[in-house]
Amino acid sequence: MVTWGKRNEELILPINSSLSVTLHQDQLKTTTTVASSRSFQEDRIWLNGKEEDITHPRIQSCLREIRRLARKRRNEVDPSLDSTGLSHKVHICSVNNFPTAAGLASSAAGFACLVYTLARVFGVEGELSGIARQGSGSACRSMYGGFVQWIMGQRDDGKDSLAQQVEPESHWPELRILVLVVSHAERKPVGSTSGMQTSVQTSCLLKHRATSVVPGRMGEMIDAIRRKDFASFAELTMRDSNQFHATCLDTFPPIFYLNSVSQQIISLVHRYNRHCGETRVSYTFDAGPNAVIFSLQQHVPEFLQLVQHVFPPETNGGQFIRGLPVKSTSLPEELKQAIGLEPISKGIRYVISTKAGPGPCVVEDPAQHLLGSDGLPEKTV
Ligand SMILES: Nc1ncnc2c1ncn2[C@@H]1O[C@H](COP(=O)(O)OP(=O)(O)OP(=O)(O)O)[C@@H](O)[C@H]1O
Ligand SMILES: C[C@@](O)(CCOP(=O)(O)OP(=O)(O)O)CC(=O)O
Repeated sequence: MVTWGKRNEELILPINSSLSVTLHQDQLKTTTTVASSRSFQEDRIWLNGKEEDITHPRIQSCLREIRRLARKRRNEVDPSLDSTGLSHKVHICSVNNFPTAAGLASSAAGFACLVYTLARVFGVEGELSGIARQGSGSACRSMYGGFVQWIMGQRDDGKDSLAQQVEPESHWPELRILVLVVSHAERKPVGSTSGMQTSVQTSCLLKHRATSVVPGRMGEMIDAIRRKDFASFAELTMRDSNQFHATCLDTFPPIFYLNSVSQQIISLVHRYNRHCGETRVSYTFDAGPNAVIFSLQQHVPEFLQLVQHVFPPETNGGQFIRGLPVKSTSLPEELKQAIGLEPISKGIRYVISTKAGPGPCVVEDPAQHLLGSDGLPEKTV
């Protein structure tokens, strides 16, 4: 269930609650190393091998809030202690193993990982989703594994706008998630932050969605997840995604995140479900043309064969299906006929096959740490 629109830009307070599934880190992950030292002159950050501007207001919010909590904790334990190196500057190094700023929720993974890692370094424990939220709204949900809701809250200071786990990642083991990375999805034309600002200012459909549609659907969605009722979960997911993109079209000037490949994927899903006589597959699209498909394990092989029939993989495009292995199967001729979609070449670049996963965790192996003993990025980053 999508978050779109804020009631407070600085604190990142949304106009509706939302819900997401945290994807498994074996397939999609951010890795972040934070080092703190008396010898560092200033806070610094490297992202995907390149030094970025640490004065970015959202990074500053996260650093400030973690340091504030660390100070509070020190004052409660022993004000004379500075065991957590509170006055020290930090060096932060982070890499995403998937495209950044391409509508694959890199800001969610990135800020959740950053806040979790900073909290470990500064010895801060407890509820941290309120801090991750101030990095990027969607990041608060990624502080937990499995099925997570972001309760919008009512307070002006945002203290009740927090994430809460609905069910852990082990709850629905048969659920599979396929990320269909479409071919022309590089950096998106309108970022989520500015896109939702324009929508709040201009779309009356967005207002209706936030006040009259999402509150009821959140309850239904949580109920469907708890009962592992795939058909209900799938329909709510598709309806919510469609309504979000309808609010984008209702924004003035309109915002288009879906492209013709996204539309073909939508058709394919509906035609397949209709042919099967039951809902076996669903889609949702974030602020970009890539599709996130939900299905149950037993239906994935056939659906992916169908995807490859409609979107024949490029011969030199590398491995088409990545991530969790998928059994191969043959596609009945009758199914191809019934779907009736002409193959479109170069539509989908690759598919990441994954499932629900845990929230942030510590990388124990020092060989995987991203900063060297000199506090600078390792050459391999
Ligand atoms: N690993 C990271 N550590 C810290 N910040 C990150 C990290 N990865 C991404 N970000 C921040 O998030 C920004 C990208 O966010 P943006 O919302 O544009 O794209 P996205 O999150 O990939 O897409 P969406 O949220 O719409 O799914 C980056 O420019 C950077 O500021
Ligand atoms: C379409 C979305 O992915 C938008 C996410 O927006 P962000 O959380 O990235 O926006 P900011 O809070 O401004 O950083 C929907 C969702 O993840 O719920």
